[in-house]
Amino acid sequence: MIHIENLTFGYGAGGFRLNIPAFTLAQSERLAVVGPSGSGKTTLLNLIAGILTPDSGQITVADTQVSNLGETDRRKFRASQIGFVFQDFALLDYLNARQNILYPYRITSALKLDEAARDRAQSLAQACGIGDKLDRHPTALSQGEQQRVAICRALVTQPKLILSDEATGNLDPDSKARILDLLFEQAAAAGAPVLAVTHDHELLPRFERVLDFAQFREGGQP
Ligand SMILES: Nc1ncnc2c1ncn2[C@@H]1O[C@H](COP(=O)(O)OP(=O)(O)OP(=O)(O)O)[C@@H](O)[C@H]1O
Repeated sequence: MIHIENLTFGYGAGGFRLNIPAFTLAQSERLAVVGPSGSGKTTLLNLIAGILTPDSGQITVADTQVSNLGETDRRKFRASQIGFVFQDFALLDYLNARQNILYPYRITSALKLDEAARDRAQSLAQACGIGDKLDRHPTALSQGEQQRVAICRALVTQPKLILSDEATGNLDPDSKARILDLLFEQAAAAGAPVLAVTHDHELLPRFERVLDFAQFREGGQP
């Protein structure tokens, strides 16, 4: 599903550099990515989602060579194919929770906002325990509630790939388990793999594979 070859990326001269000779994520696989703070985990997710572009190498997601897409196609690809739970949630304060969840439908014509999408938004919100808070704006929600909105937004499009950056970081242990169940359930229904960055070591047994990211620092040993 994801294939990476000879990927290099750097944040400008002298900045952090990432070097990934080879990486593969299989269809329907559930992979946890762990590693020290600052080792480049978020950077990798941003490269896979086409938010950042590599300096060299190839990133392929399903049949799309993400690294070759122009700006508009990358945005379309991201909105229609990828469910991304951002570490800082990336919610828009001027939209209420329902509008935030349905935001992907505003930004690309590749997705059609129909009754089924609205129903999915409602039932995901219900499953996440925020079904009665959909008219509130992010500033009137707790951190944990904002995180749930971000999770619903990532799942509402039935994405082909789920990228999650500390998706359960602000939740209590029971909620973490429930939200992870939901993430896996939705991924299984769509046949989508999950690539989840996490510092929650107690969640690791729930994943099929755990990748320690420290090895990908440039000069690191594979
Ligand atoms: N926009 C940017 N410009 C320059 N350097 C950056 C930028 N974003 C991140 N970095 C640097 O790149 C390195 C990797 O950052 P990244 O956020 O990918 O790490 P991470 O493993 O996800 O960390 P954490 O676990 O703390 O979220 C860090 O040293 C960070 O300071």
